[in-house]
Amino acid sequence: MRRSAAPSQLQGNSFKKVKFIPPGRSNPSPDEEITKMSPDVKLLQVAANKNTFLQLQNNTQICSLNLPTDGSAREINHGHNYNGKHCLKASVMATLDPPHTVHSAPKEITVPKRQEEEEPDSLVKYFSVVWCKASKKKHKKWEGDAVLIVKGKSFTLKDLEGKDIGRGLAYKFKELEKIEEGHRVMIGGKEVEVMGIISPDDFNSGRCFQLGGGSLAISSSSQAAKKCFSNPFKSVCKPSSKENRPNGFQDCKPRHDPHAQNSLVMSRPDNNHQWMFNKSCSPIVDVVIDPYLVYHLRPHQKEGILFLYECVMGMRVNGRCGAILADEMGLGKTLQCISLIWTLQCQGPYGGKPVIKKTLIVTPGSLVNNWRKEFQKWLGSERIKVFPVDQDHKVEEFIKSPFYSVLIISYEMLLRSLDQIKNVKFDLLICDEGHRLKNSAIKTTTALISLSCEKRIILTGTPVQNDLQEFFALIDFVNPGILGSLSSYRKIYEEPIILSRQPSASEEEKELGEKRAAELTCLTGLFILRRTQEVINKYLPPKIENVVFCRPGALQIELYRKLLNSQAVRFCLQGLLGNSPHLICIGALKKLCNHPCLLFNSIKGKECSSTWDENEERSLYEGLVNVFPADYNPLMFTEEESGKLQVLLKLLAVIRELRPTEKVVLVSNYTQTLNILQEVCRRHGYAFTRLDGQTPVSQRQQIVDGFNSKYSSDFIFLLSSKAGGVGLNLIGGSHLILYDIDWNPATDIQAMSRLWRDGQKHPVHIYRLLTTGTIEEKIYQRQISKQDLSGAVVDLTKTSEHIQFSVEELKNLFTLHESSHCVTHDLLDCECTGDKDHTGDSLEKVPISRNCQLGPHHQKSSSLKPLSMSQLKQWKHFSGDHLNLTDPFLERIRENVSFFFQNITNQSTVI
Ligand SMILES: Nc1ncnc2c1ncn2[C@@H]1O[C@H](COP(=O)(O)OP(=O)(O)OP(=O)(O)O)[C@@H](O)[C@H]1O
Ligand SMILES: [Mg+2]
Repeated sequence: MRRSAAPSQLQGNSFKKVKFIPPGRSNPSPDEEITKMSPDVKLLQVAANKNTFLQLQNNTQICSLNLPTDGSAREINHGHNYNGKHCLKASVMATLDPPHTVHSAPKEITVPKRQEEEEPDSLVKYFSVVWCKASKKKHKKWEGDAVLIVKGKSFTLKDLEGKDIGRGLAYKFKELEKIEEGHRVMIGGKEVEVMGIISPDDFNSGRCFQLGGGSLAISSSSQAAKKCFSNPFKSVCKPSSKENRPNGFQDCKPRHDPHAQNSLVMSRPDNNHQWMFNKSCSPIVDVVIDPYLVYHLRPHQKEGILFLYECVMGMRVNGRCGAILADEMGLGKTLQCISLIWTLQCQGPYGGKPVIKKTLIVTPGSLVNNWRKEFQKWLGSERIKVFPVDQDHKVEEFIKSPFYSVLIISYEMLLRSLDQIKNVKFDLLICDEGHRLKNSAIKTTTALISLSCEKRIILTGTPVQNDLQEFFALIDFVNPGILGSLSSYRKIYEEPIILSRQPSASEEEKELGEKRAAELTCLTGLFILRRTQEVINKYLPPKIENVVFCRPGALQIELYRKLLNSQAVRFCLQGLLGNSPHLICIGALKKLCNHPCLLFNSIKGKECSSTWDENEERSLYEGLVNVFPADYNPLMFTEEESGKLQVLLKLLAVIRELRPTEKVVLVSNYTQTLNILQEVCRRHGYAFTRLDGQTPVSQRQQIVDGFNSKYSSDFIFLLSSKAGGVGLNLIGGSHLILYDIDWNPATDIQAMSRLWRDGQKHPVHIYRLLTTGTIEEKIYQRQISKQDLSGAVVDLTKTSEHIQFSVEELKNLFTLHESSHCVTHDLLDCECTGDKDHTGDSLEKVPISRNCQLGPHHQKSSSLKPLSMSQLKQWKHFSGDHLNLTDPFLERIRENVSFFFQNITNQSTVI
């Protein structure tokens, strides 16, 4: 029989099929001593076998399937051990078994007429097989690899995409017991030859299927290894022996001293890597990070650079050069990338030859200049020439000039200049805020995929594992094909994982789902790194967060009542109208909370309209205008009309008085509200600057720089949270006031992270203003209590339109609690009356964070996840009437405040 047709046999059949080797590990080369592991490697191997990979990853440790070679991953004397770098799995070891015996007579196994023999339920066996259609031909052609599952008397045959391609029932139980390597059996019209036994663990984890898609990850290096099996001595480089060194490399020295104190030295390539990439047998030279940079790097950044280096060099997953750096916001992903670019542009492990020439950085428009500035900040203007594309600097200029090595471009501009960019050979591609590539159908993703660059890095501040399809898109972008095709990924990972999470899942389904999730995490964890903000907390000043419940003004209350009695709201509560009228009602209530004049403008705007939709809106506003004074002029609004505005003004005044040199970032989700706040600044003579959706991208960095500068006279930065808050550094401000609330906690978290980040010199005060008893409190409660928003935590695109409300929930939303000081506190089931400082005593331990959300404990990282109700209870809280407020800022605003919550992080940090 001809065996060469089966995919697993394509590379010759002198040996029986080599068992599956996950990416990152290739066949051992002859001189590689796989049995000699260092003790810590062994420890990690045990850990990995117990599926503790998730925890390892969470502890900011990095896992690699590569075996250490002498001198690999050395970080000399910088004082931070790079623990957990090597994670090995026992199953990873390739084994070469003796040639199998081919049995000549396949036995047809047929459906039994009587099932007399008892079958033990527990007996499930798994085999790797090759199959073909049954025929009497002498020279058969195997059609594919498959997995045979024998359970009791039944057989299932699955292809390597996980699809069932055959089923059958055994004739005799004894036949099953006899099945072993080399046997041939007939199943449902297919002839099957057993190639080997698969362990239950390999089946459950899905590893046995990876021969198809996943094997791509090892193919190149296995081929390299195979070459050396055929003639092990011919191609072995001995870089250390003088005669092997090509001329010109004799004096190859590292660019920086690897033995100097605090030096940061990259991993040396192992033998496989050398076989693949050091064809000219150049001497191995240490790649050492520029000490100028190392001096500034935080420990987690050193680890991050090492991780990125290993990824893009193809050292973590052989032949794969992609990485996802998903550190939380503010951890300095930019600096880590800059260090990598600078290193690879000047150095390389083979003869010191630089690894890259040109780098492409794609980033949101508002951050193009931030990247330029960060290059300048860390490397000055002489070392690297970067070319940020803007209106005055076109891609053509970059292409013509040999001068520049780094092109920084926005996603929008990339699409416009794709044809030109395709003509440039980029060696490294970095996609900042790259979670937008989670949709493989969008133009940006297809454009970037079309670039031939192999070394790809995605930077994102948000976890990437919430949605398994989006996860696939990101993984497939950085390391194309590593998870196989989308259809096989669905069968092997997505379906079992999702099934296992259904309440109705059987124990077996749960176990399978969990194992597949663990395997997926292990595989992808090799090139995804995420650290939480805790790693930099110690470098940051204290953060004082306050939730401030502001009493609504008399006009607000009257209008609110009237709105709730409107026909439109009544219809919503009866579930009568299908055209999402609740969104219009919610919008009107939110406007009213910000300021009644916003509602007035909407009423006036709709008075003369006639379309059906607007009629609906008109029914909401009916009779409202009569509540306003007859001569009401929205341009002449007063501050007393809005409870929050009164609090805001007092807050600004006290900040000015007590901290005259400090600045405020004032955030709203609405441009119209920003207009009001801007007018207030003008009235009170507060110098301000503003960034919203209308601000041209080219001006954004200038505005940010102006505000951050110590010479700036601006007191207030008016920021639209949805218009490009992502990635900005606003460390010039130390007070953040969130004037209104969004359904999506991620929006607020993003805004908060702009100030409390590296470089901040002052304690950061955050004030979230909510109107007591109104819809704002309800939105806040929903933010902190609803599990179903967990997806929204990381997805800034989720808005209220994506939220489904039951009639019950709408009833709750459309209720005004006039007599409560704080409905949120009432819900906490706290015994205190709010008349003195109170902190809930039943301290519930916050679970230790696990970054991976594929496992059964679906959790978010601890530092940036939205607060839960029980956590809020641990915050200090007190009513506005409380006598001794120690916080001078709160003391000054309490007249208009019914309740406070306060939490201080890093109280003891001395800066
Ligand atoms: N080692 C360091 N020492 C001092 N400042 C640093 C260091 N690393 C980074 N920073 C500064 O911290 C700020 C945040 O860094 P950066 O913008 O790279 O964060 P990020 O991880 O990209 O966050 P985001 O997800 O919000 O974009 C920048 O001003 C940067 O210059
Ligand atoms: Mg960033």
